[in-house]
Amino acid sequence: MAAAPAAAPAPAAPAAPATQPVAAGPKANVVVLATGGTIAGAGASTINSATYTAAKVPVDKLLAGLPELAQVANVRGEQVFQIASESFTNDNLLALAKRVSALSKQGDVDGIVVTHGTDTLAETAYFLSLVVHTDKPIAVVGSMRPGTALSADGALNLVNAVSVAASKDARGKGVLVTMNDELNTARDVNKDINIQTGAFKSQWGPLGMVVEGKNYWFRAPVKRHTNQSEFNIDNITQLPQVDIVYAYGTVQPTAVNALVAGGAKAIIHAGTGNGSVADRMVKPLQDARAKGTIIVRSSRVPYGFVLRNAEQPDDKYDWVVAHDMRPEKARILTMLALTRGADTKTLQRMFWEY
Ligand SMILES: NC(=O)C[C@H](N)C(=O)O
Repeated sequence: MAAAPAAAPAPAAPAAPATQPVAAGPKANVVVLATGGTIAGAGASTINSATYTAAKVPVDKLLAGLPELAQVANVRGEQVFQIASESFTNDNLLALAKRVSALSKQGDVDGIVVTHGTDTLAETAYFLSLVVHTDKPIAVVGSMRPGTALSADGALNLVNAVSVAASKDARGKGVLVTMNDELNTARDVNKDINIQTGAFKSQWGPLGMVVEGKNYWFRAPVKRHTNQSEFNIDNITQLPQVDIVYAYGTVQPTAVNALVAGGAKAIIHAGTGNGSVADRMVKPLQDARAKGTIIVRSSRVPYGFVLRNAEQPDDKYDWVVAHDMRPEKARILTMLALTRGADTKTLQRMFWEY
């Protein structure tokens, strides 16, 4: 490396980095809303990292086991549910979002953490990011191993989530998923690995990292969320029936026909490749559309995005494409769109914007 010239002027003081630590001052008030999952799980022995019962440990016990939290914020817990996240229902989504919304309006609450099972965590986080109107930080977190296991990940994940919820620089960034030291936006993140602690990935990359109670930001979300959203949980009392049909070689229309008969208002087709649809499925899906069911073309392939009028003539069939949304998250946005009476054109616009 070349030496700097001897007469070089002293460099100007560097600008303050965008990743300032949490300002010292009065501690923030953070509420932890607990819903269950593995972060509240317990196994028979320390070796049980995958064999255990989820949703066992009450939130007060979780918080009491983490004296580190007191250094980060004034923390209190509420047990909203005690369930494994694969058993979440639409009613659970509504009840949780209403509680988050109510707390976010309280002057004595600076940030909110939701503890959640990891299996459907990304769906709930996306739902919250679409319906809660606030600029206060909301961190959704879980764990891949129960607290009883060796190298359990829940403790640090929870401390990180609380510190993110307590931090001023996380304001306005929407709902964040704070697993494995990463800051991911609810919209982009998905559970991509079913048995490792680094399970949550965003196709477009994390926003940053949280390390030792400080946030380090590298990107910001560009899609509409929270305060910019046209959906508001305060006006939603029910979610419509929207279901998913999974595509595979040799697939038959049985599921589509059953779902239409069962009252599905929209069907998310988790297609092969770039949202491709088997020849024998096209007519049943067209028939479903003719009966009023909205058809959304997504892909079972986790990365990439579905293009409109590629693979299928969406304009001609009046179908919608899910852009880069996984089928299960496309379902969340479609349910919310239908609460506002969205037609296919409006729903397509929403898939580009959210
Ligand atoms: N790691 C986990 O939390 C998985 C668990 N089945 C759940 O989603 O509740």
